[in-house]
Amino acid sequence: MKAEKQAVQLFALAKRFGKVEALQEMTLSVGEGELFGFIGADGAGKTTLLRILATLLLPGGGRAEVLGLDVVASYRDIRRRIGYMPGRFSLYQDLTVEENLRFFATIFGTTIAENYDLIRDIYIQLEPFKERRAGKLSGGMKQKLALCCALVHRPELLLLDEPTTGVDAVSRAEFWQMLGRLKEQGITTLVSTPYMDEAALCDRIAFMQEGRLLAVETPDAITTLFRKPLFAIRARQTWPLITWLRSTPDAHSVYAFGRAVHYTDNRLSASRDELLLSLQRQGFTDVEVQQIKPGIEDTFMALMEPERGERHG
Ligand SMILES: Nc1ncnc2c1ncn2[C@@H]1O[C@H](COP(=O)(O)OP(=O)(O)OP(=O)(O)O)[C@@H](O)[C@H]1O
Repeated sequence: MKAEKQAVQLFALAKRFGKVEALQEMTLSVGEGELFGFIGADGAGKTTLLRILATLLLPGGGRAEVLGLDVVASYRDIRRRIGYMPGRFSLYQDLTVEENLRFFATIFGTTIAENYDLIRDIYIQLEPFKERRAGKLSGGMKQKLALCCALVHRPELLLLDEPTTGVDAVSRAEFWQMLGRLKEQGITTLVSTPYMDEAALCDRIAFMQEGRLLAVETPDAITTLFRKPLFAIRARQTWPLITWLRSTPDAHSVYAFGRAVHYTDNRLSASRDELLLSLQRQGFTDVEVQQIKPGIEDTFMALMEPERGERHG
């Protein structure tokens, strides 16, 4: 049996821009064939990391290897073997769909026909618009074309920087189905996203905050890092509810979550009935309290808590 190989390895990788530490000694391995997600808010360092792996930015400290090659010493070889889709669209707006694709194929010394089987599923959806200029496509279509362009030279590794940001829900779902199919073809994908529902579709995810990895786990396992009792609370008035909960001494975290408020209590013994009673005593009406299983987003918020706690005093 073939030993498991690493597609990407970071060894205390660091990058600083003036005073900002965009990446702080990050160490991580991503195996061949993995669909790996980076989750983090704006400024977490996701773009910086992907740009270093795409050999477009030099590391400031530490080392990174892509497909077993050093990103500084072997940048030319790496560029031939990876596909990179930057956050802002990489397309030529004045070229048509077909011209864009042909352009990207040509710079890699290949043709659309040569690798058509890889892009076929995606390109079929674009074909009716192949004479249209890229600038005139919808957001979802642009993103599919950008993915085709990143794939047309049959890369072994795909680096996708927030590919679905600002794209409608249907196109987002279709895009992730495509990533699943690419995985079946053995392509390793590193993708950054601010969307927690997308995190659940990855083999493993890394939570990032201020250039650091908070946790790296499978989507199922990551929620076990959430250890405090979690309650979903509803009342007639949401904002007074949030304000009051935040003022209570045992509150650990309180945040709006859809129409409910997700509340964690510092006491492991906190009970639903007790909470319900104290809310009713405060005069809240139509109160519902339910102890729930934490999801990926709850876990992410909880792991970010130290800094949030400071902000909330
Ligand atoms: N070229 C640069 N010059 C100065 N600061 C930079 C530069 N690039 C990134 N930064 C800073 O580094 C930090 C990480 O930025 P980065 O773009 O990697 O984050 P991100 O997680 O990708 O967020 P976003 O989704 O906003 O791009 C931020 O504080 C950002 O302002």
